[in-house]
Amino acid sequence: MIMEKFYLVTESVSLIKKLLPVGVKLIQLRIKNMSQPDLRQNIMEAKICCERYGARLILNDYWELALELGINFVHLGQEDLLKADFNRIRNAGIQYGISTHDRSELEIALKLYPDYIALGPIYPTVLKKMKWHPQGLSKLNRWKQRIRNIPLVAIGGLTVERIPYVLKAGADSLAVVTDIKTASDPINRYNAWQRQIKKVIN
Ligand SMILES: Cc1ncc(COP(=O)(O)OP(=O)(O)O)c(N)n1
Ligand SMILES: Cc1nc(C(=O)O)sc1CCOP(=O)(O)O
Ligand SMILES: [Mg+2]
Repeated sequence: MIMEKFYLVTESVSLIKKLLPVGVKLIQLRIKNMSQPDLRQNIMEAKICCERYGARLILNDYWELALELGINFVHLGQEDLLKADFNRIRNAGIQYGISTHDRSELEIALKLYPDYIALGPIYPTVLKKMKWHPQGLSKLNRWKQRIRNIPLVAIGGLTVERIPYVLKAGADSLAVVTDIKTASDPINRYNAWQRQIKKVIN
């Protein structure tokens, strides 16, 4: 699978709506603590918008809702793996990416034949409290050597300035929350990401 280099992770359907027209093609909807009716409504709204713009929507955590609502890609953390029914997920043709933070998690993930592997936090993140220290670039590089042609997603503390280091270390895709969410103009910041990515890969 070819992954887009820019991977937006967000809880905000309005941010998704803002960035779709300017070209975002890979989006994770990551919503925590929302009532079921609101959650369903947000997921459906994101789905319809992403379809309209030909963007890939990945739903974080809620694999059962993905089955119910026809979302064809989910992101699963290690805790999610304990409850996920992979027969149902695979039979429905749903693709999945898996979070990893250490070697044992990586080996668990690889046994599930994921569509991508994520490693994080590469740099310190302010988004959520994590038990993991920043993983750094050489670990990212080791992950790429181990997983080879499975796409590698880097996440955690990514910014425009850090793009060259993360891509050169072997990440296929860069997942970002705060650098876009807190930008005074998210469209400008997204454009800066794309310019920087182009500069590095060309
Ligand atoms: C691309 C990507 N990588 C890692 C995560 C983290 O997933 P998880 O460990 O399940 O933690 P939560 O995001 O659910 O808090 C992710 N969401 N996306
Ligand atoms: C949601 C998440 N998962 C991580 C992991 O390492 O699994 S790091 C992270 C936060 C990413 O947000 P930001 O771009 O704001 O640092
Ligand atoms: Mg999760």
